[in-house]
Amino acid sequence: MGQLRRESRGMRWLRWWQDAFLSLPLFTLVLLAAIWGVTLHFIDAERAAARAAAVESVQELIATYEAQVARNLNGIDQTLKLLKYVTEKKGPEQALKELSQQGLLPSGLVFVVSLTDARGNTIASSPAARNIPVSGQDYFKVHKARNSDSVYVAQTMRDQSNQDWHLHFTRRLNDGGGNFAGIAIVEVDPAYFTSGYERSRQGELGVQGLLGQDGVLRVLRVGEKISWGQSLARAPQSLAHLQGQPQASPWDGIRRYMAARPLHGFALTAVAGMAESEVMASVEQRRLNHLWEAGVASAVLLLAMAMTWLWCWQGARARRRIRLAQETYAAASEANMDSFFVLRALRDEQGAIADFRITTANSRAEKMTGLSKQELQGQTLCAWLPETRNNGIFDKLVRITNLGGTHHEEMENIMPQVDARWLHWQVVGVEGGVVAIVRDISERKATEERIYHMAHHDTLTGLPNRSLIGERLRQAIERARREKQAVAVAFIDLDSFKLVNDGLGHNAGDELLKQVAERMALCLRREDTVGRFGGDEFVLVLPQASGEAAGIAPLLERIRAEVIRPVMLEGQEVQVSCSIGVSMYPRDGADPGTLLMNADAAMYRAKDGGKNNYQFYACEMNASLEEKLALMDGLRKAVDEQQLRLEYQPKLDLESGRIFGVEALLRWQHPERGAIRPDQFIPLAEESGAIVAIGEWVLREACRQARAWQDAGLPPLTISVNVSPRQFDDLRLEARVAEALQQSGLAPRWLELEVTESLIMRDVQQAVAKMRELEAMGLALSIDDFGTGYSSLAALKSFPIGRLKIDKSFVRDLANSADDQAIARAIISLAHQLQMRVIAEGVETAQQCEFLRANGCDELQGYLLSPPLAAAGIAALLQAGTATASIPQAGKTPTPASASLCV
Ligand SMILES: Nc1nc2c(ncn2[C@@H]2O[C@H](COP(=O)(O)O[C@H]3[C@@H](O)[C@H](n4cnc5c(=O)[nH]c(N)nc54)O[C@@H]3COP(=O)(O)O)[C@@H](O)[C@H]2O)c(=O)[nH]1
Repeated sequence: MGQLRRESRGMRWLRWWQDAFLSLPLFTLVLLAAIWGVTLHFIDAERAAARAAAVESVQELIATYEAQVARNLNGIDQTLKLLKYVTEKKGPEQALKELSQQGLLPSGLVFVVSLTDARGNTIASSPAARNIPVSGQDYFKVHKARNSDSVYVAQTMRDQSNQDWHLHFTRRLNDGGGNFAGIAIVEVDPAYFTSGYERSRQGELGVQGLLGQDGVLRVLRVGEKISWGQSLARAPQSLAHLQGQPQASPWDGIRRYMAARPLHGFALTAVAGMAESEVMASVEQRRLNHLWEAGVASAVLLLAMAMTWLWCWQGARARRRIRLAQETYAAASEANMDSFFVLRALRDEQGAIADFRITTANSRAEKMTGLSKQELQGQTLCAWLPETRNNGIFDKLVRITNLGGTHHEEMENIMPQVDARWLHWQVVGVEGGVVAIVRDISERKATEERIYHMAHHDTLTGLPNRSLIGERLRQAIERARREKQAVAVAFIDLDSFKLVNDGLGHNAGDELLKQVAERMALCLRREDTVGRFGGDEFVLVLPQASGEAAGIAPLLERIRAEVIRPVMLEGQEVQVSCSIGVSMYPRDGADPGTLLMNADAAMYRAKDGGKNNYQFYACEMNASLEEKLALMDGLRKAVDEQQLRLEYQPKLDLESGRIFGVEALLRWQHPERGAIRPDQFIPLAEESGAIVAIGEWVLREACRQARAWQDAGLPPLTISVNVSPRQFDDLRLEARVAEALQQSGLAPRWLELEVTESLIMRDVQQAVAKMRELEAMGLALSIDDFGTGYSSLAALKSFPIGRLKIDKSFVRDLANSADDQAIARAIISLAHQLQMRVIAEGVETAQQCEFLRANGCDELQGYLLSPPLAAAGIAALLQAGTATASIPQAGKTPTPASASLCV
């Protein structure tokens, strides 16, 4: 394994170095070195050639100059020799004359020829000049001291005879005995020896001149400037050694190629030279050109290299990334929870991708497919998973293979060969195919679905919740709008659900909701929705409804019938009805909010209409909402503005035939609307909380009236006052009752409070505690509307109650309904077992009265005896002596004034 790793690392380095982006700079460096090597070499060669040419030129120069000067010097020497010969023969005066006559003297324009005697006096000269003694001059002294037959070349000097500078060439003259007789002198302008200076060859800084053996320059021409007399440190002989090497000239410091040649017979050396700067000027220029060309070539090369390098580097980086990705994928795939497939594209003859072959797969892929790696390798995709041709996977793989890049998506799996319900697959384009990473996301999807379901469904019933109802309704409206259809929205509220919840507990309430939900769901079509809107409220969304009430009525009836069907809860049979309000798209609203609001308003109308029915929305219903608000507002002022009054309905003891009490019933005389029924305004007062103040007023008024009747000498009556739930919950109820009694002076035993069965069942323990407190004050308590709630026998036993009132709904059909008869009998029996008295309300007929009396009912109340009357009416009734009465004949309806009672 370690070996493998080392090899792969080695291979990686090799690949690294093979990468063009690394070798390219090296190659560029080599090229640059070559360019500069060649350029510098070329420059060096040119320089060397130029130097050699310069040396050669200087040699040519010196050769030419030497020949020229030698010629000039020989001519001068010839003249000196001739002068010497003729003078020694004929004397100095005659010699010059003769030579001049024979034209053997050089031109007087350039040369001055003169002869001196042994004392240094000039005897003759040509051209003629004044006698200037030269005995003090070096050249005279040299000749006088030494008998030599050689030419002496003196330093360049100025004669006293004229101001011009001359170079003096001299020879010794002897007399016949060989004694010193004087000297012959030829004077020459020093410029004469540099007239051969060629500017075209030697430039402005070239050199020509004659150097004496004494190291003093006799003449020196640099360009156009001629000078002399400079003393050189170097001896003339050594100059020859310097040939070929440019040296700084001692007279001006300029570096020159120099050459020197000794002039035989004369103590002189010819000197010639060329300035290095001038000789090498063209070479320098070419050097600069070469350097510039090499620089430009290098810059172009570097630029090209940089661009190519960048391109290669990016390519290499991309390749490395892909390689790394492949390696990472391959390495990670085994440890990964994802399935991993490498697919190679198979192309047809036209080059189009016909299929993919699996070349690699990991262990996870084995698990997901149930095939081993060996079985997977070699499979072709379309043969193995033919569905990929139709579900778009194949096309996507082709696209990624051809265009590169990546693609990922989640899909519900329909391929039986792959063991997962939901898949996430990701493909990455690689050379010649794709790498596919497939993950089983079934669990995550299930969780998501669960979360979605929880967010959109009611946990208790499993029905769509408020948000999903809204969404379904929105979709139904959208579809109906397109298809010119209608949508019905039904708002369903269970009647008396609170009683079940409070009476039998929340578990029973929950069970009831579940059963009702199931039943409603069974009534619907597939496309319908039933959802729980909250509490005991349900909503139906019924798409493609005809828009006619008649079309939907059978379904609503079915729902109503299903809801009212008894349910077994906590071992008891419980029955609830429902009130349904229906609104219709597009007639009653164009959006979910409006339709739901209007269905809700219709549902309230159904409740108001006695519950257990359905109502279709009508626009007045919203008006009644406004009316409701107006009534609530009016109620707040009703007590202060004395719009309330009480009526009293007598209660009869069937055994004695005596009116033993009255029920105080509230009336509201609205200043504009006239009389408003209690069942219209009591619920509003309850809802708004105004019932507490109103109830207190009723208590005071009822107590005051009862006491007033007693004070008027009438037989004392028990006065019953209805107590609503909010009043009952009022912490000051006992205090208010006590105040009413105390203010009126009524003894507590003449006051009875009627509480409904449902009120007690909300919280039995608390209700019983409160009732006990009231009982302790000496009051009587009775249960109103008995039979409509769900009091258990056990609970009833604990109630400090003296009287049960059979609800008028059971009395209404007593003559015909066996059920109602059974209920009435059961209530009477139950009450008696609990030592309670029973009163039936709403008794209107003699038959009802007869039945009740026959079945042991103790008391009755109803129109048969008397409708509710004003206080005066009760007084009149009592005064008229109808405190006892007899049962009227069946079939006759009594009037209040002439009620003949069934006692
Ligand atoms: N909390 C309070 N509730 C009150 C008060 N005053 C009345 N009410 C409640 O209002 C409801 C309606 O009352 P009302 O319209 O006055 O109806 C009462 C009777 O008029 C009616 N009744 C009496 N006899 C008959 C009959 O033979 N037939 C028939 N159809 N109706 C009849 O019954 C109502 C009395 O019912 P109940 O209270 O259940 O005894 C009503 O629920 C009142 O309780 C108040 O001051 N406070």
